[in-house]
Amino acid sequence: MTKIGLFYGTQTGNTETIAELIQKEMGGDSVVEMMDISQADVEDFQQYNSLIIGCPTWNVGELQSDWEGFYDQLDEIDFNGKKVAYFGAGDQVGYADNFQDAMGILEEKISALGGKTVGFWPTTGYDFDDSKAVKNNQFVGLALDEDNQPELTKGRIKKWVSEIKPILQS
Ligand SMILES: Cc1cc2nc3c(=O)[nH]c(=O)nc-3n(C[C@H](O)[C@H](O)[C@H](O)COP(=O)(O)O)c2cc1C
Repeated sequence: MTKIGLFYGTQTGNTETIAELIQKEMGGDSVVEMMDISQADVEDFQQYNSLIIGCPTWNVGELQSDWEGFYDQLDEIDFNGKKVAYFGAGDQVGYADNFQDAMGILEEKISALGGKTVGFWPTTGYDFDDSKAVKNNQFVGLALDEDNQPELTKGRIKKWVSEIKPILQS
């Protein structure tokens, strides 16, 4: 069974809580190893063929600061042959023009470096105006909104994990 690396960044804790829920739903720490991006280095990424990447959007359309700090180091990672699933935390009401932008920024970069995106997610059930995380009318990963729709988070994670788990483990 392929071990999966989950790399996340967080400012106020939401993305870490979400990461823990995803890890649990995936089957625990024997299946998914979790790492805060502020503590990670390039070698940490190299050991996994399957990755889950989590980032909240901050400062109106920008990466969370630890991801911002790691962004240039992504260039040193060979993502060819790696499957990558993304999730993000955002606020579709307060930042309707930049909802989940960070997830889109990371997906674009990592795809350009050879990563294969898995786990697209429908935009139905959300109300926002613009997002860098939408491609072909779908989110490039799981969009979560702890500010406005916290009650939907657990169900969304359950459904998304049921879709990505067999792909990331194959
Ligand atoms: C100053 C500020 C700027 C934000 N900018 C955005 C944004 O541009 N887009 C978005 O979707 N959410 C934005 N958010 C919402 C956060 O992404 C959201 O609260 C998220 O759950 C925080 O995750 P964290 O606790 O893991 O840091 C912003 C929040 C604050 C306070």
